[in-house]
Amino acid sequence: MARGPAALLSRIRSSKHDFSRFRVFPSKRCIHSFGEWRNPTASAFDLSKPAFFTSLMNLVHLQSASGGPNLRDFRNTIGARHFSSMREDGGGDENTVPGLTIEDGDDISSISDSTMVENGDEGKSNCDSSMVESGNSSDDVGSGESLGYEHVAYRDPAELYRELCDSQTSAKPTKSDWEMVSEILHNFRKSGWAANQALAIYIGMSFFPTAASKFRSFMSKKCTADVAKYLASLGPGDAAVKFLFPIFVEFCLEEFPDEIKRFRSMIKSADLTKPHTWFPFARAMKRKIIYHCGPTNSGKTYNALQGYMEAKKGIYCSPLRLLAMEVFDKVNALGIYCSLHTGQEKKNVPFSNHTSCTVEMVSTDDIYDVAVIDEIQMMSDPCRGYAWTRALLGLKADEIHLCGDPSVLNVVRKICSETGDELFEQHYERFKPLVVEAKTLLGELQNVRSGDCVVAFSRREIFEVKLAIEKHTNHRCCVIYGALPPETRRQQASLFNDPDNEYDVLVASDAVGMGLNLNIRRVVFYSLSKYNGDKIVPVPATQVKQIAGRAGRRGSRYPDGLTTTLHLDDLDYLIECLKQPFDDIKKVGLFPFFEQVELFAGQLPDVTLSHLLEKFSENCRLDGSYFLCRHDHIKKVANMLQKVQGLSLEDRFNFCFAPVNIRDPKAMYHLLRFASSYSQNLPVNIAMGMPKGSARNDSELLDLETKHQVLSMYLWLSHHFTEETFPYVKKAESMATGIADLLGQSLSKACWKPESRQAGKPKPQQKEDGYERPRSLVKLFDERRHEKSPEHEKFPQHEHSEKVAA
Ligand SMILES: Nc1ncnc2c1ncn2[C@@H]1O[C@H](COP(=O)(O)OP(=O)(O)OP(=O)(O)O)[C@@H](O)[C@H]1O
Ligand SMILES: [Mg+2]
Repeated sequence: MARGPAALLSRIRSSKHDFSRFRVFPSKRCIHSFGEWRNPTASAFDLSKPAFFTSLMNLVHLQSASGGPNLRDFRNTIGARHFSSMREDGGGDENTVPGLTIEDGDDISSISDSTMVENGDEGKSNCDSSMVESGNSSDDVGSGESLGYEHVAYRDPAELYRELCDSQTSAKPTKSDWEMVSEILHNFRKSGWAANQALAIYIGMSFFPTAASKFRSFMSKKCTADVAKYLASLGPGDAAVKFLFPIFVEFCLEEFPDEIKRFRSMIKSADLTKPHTWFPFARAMKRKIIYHCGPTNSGKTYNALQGYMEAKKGIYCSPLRLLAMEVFDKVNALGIYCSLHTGQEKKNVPFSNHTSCTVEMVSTDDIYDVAVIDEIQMMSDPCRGYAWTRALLGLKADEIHLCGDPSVLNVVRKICSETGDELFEQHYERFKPLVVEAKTLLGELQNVRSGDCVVAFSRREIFEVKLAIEKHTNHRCCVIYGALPPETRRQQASLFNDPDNEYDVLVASDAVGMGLNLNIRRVVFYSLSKYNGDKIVPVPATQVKQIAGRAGRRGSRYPDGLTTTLHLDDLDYLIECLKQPFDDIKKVGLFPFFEQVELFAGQLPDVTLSHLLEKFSENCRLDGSYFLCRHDHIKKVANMLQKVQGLSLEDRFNFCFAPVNIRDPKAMYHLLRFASSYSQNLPVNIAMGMPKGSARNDSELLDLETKHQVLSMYLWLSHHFTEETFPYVKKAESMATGIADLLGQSLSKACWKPESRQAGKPKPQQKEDGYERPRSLVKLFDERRHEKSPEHEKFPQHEHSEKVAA
């Protein structure tokens, strides 16, 4: 895109901003100085942001030599426009820069001088008594002010500021006027509008109160009688704040050049705007995007894979390891050589031109003919969304097939218009409609039937259900949940799919919601509430749909899908979820690359990685279609690894992405150990024995799960660092396979009550000889919500549900 004042001016002219209400249109000269005044990067000229126009118009204002009698209206017009647009946005432009926490040495007390008004909050009437001309009556104006004070409204703020600076000899305000000015300055310091607008000149949110206090101090010494009188005539409202703002801008530019420079560099280095420009090679390509859009079980992935398999060189990006493995097997079985690439596993098939990978692992360096990005709606996932966004923006492929529900269709359209890619949409319907069974299971697990998949949202519930079904019926259950290795999940899935054995019921968590092709006749929701990491909440409708959609897959034994709930209480919520249209997602996830974090670290040397990420999220700039992905998990690992000396920032960053259950102290301990050995340049040992046999109770089962996760972490690290530092890959692989087998065996005979990984948490009610599911938490949630007391006091703390993760 063309740069420079002329180009910017033409962009402004063609922007959707309505200038017709303004007397002054920004001139080329103005634009030119704006470029110098602002950081002259592309991001500083973001026409979508109100702050851009406000700061630009302030400059127009500053530069208009003859303001004319309507200048005040002009100023107010700008103010009103932006004030209302900010209010519509919920109190501030979310795309502008959030506040910067004051660093040591920058706070009010450390930079205050003796004349500065301290404790600006309280000191409303704190004025320099020397400046008040006690003899002046309120009608008096300063010498030579025969025109009255109204002319102040039309003054050029830059000139006015200079005059205030040189105002030693000017007439001083009266006491009553000064009291009003003092109140206005107090309001100015508290004004969210002013703080937000100040970002346009790189006065950070947290520095703003300091700057405003200094400004107040300046005004207390320099304010002239006519300015005070004019401000008093405006009163303590928004108009006075808006009048003062351009003068404040002048003041800041002169007083705080270092702070402005520092904040500007910080913002520049935390700039996540225009992410499509991060991939210039992909932008140079003419890409064709095909969006396979439809509900579950409508043939999206099947159709996308046809194009992939026909291509000379193709890549399939999966949301799960399990699905990547499934495609790897399927494609190889059809005689097309295909490699597998997941965080934990690299199977390079000789002569293969096709790869099946997890979306996090996809390379944006290689060039492909056809790429498939499955479950594209995961772009909006709060934690993992960035991986899908990166794949869509960065893949160098002539043709990219996206498979997903319609929720991100509009965002994808917008992104394609930005990237210049050609978008084709193919809409699908479900092969057979999903039918809700209104009868439910009437609260009795004895009513399960062959081909049922009972869905529960915690490991504890899954084992309770399995135990109860196997105790009270003749059915045998397979189980699938997130903490199980993909190999074990697969083994359980094939056990369930095989009609020639006694395993005819599946008990699963939401880990079953994506990808697996299972012979499910009916999905039965054991409950419709889950622990979201903080409290028990109803399962979101999108997830309910995705899981229910597992019933009745085309080509399976049960092509007609049914769904219901265990309890009648939950049925309405199920129907409500299924009836709900797909969300229209407005924002998708982003996360900085290491290089971006490294650049930012240059601004804040000597802070911990966790602190650095926190600062990054406070200061980063994002365009309207993006959000910064949650990274609490990464920060938690970063905090733990802080005590490990000798890790470079990059190593630290990479260790933080290792797949670890942060709630499992044993797994965290092993990660710490791996990082410590690595930092000392020692070969990293597995240092963990192979279990003797399958689990005999739940704590042994938990131990097997943890052990497998530790091995999986070791393998992941070995692929992200060098094999010299993680030399026991073969051993880790064989141990992982052995443990996955033991887990499978353990699950087949599991008939014990589940234990909690986190001791001490209250457990759901249980009957001595069986199960008793808590009453419908959805209902309970609704009832309690109306009682308006804090949620955590109302609900029993369940164990977390398993994360659906690659
Ligand atoms: N044209 C077809 N011929 C034969 N089988 C098909 C065809 N289309 C889809 N299938 C089969 O139907 C099942 C569901 O298809 P697919 O996995 O593509 O659905 P989907 O829309 O991607 O579902 P989900 O959203 O759950 O991933 C699969 O087992 C697939 O092999
Ligand atoms: Mg699919």
